[in-house]
Amino acid sequence: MTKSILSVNAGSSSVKVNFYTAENPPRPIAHAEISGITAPPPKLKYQQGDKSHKEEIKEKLTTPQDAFNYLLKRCFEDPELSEVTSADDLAYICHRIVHGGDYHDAVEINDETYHHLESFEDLAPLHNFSALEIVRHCRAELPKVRSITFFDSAFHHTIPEPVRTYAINQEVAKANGLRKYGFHGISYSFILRSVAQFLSKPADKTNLIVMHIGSGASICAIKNGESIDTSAVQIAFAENSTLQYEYTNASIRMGLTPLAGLPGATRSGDIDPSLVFHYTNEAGKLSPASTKEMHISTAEDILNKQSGWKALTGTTDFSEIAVSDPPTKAHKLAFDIFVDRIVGYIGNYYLKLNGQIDGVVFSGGIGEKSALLRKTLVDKCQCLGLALDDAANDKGPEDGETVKDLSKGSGKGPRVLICQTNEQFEMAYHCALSRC
Ligand SMILES: Nc1ncnc2c1ncn2[C@@H]1O[C@H](COP(=O)(O)OP(=O)(O)O)[C@@H](O)[C@H]1O
Ligand SMILES: CC(=O)OP(=O)(O)O
Ligand SMILES: [Mg+2]
Repeated sequence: MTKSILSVNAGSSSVKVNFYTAENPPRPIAHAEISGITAPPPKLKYQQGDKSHKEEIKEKLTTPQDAFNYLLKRCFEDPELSEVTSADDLAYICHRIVHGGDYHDAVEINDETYHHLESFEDLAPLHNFSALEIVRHCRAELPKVRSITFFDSAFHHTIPEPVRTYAINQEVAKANGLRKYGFHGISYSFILRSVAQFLSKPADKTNLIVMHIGSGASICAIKNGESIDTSAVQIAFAENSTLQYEYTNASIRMGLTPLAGLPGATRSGDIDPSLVFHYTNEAGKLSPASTKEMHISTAEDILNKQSGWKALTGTTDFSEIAVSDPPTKAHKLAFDIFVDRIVGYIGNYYLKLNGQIDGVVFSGGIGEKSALLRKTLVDKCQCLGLALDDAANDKGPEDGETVKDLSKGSGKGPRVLICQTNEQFEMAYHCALSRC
């Protein structure tokens, strides 16, 4: 029997796993995901062939690692999922790692690559640590299966120097890897391929403004198939950072979190960098949320985990915020903040792309599901020639409809599109392309 590829996507509020046949191109076998990890109770969605099933989970799953273990056990034990009953049925495990430092391509995990990734895992506190916990688990429990890591940041290696460089001392910047990196690149790669195909254009001649808006949100300007700018930023990657501070015998690196750009479920997005020192004079201290393995400053904890929708409204679930009749003023404010920030980036990227765009694309949990957010944004961008077919927008995409056109009329002007992104497929696709 053909072996399988398991793709794992540990996001900030969800863990998604997909099984595919290890052949080129890979064929889907099953999909399982747990969402709402930050807004309990967690919810399971399970899909296999025509069967789809949703349930609330009773067990306490508070971390992506818990969710991964639960999903793997559940899939291996499902008598109807005969293709994958144990690790023996797996050829590869593809892991989404948000921050890949200077890696431009996927890498196979061995002692060297694993330790290299481990050296900067506490620099993306909501992501790299959890993803590497899952890699660690796989190395220990499924040692015969080859693990391949794919990086969000890799897609953005084309960002030009003036865009990725901060106006700070360049010796310090270079020594500490202080530059713009960028996220959601696996998703942007899937979206570019899918949208170019949908528009019948070669990917390397396609210009897009793409929003990946989920629990973490970013926006990307794609010119001739390459990322030329993105809002979500990991500012640093430093193995031997000179910016080390000693606190109660623990050393941490400062200011190294994926915060910039759009706000998210628990993240602040763009702020004046000095704000946090006015917020608390404890900002530079080690946060009580730190563990032996992961060190996080109070500043990082506040801006990564205690901000965003949660701080403004008490919920991390944007479906409670994006409603026509918001329950509180705070919900309305959170919605308006999000709209304001996204519109600012669309205007910025429209100029950077010289007004030559094939389309504006909505993706990610919020982008794919919130008709209200799409309508509000497109209405605000009418001056760029965007126009929405309200009925198509309200209906949204069908299951399995990768790209849906929401544009009004078939005429000129940029298309307004939804792309149901699939980071798990993108990883399996590239894994199979180069290895099967
Ligand atoms: N109908 C909806 N309207 C608005 N937001 C939604 C809707 N359904 C889900 N969401 C939001 O999508 C987000 C999850 O996005 P997703 O991209 O799947 O997750 P992650 O960021 O963990 O990868 C959550 O904030 C959730 O509230
Ligand atoms: C980078 C990031 O925020 O990822 P996610 O949206 O999957 O949490
Ligand atoms: Mg995600």
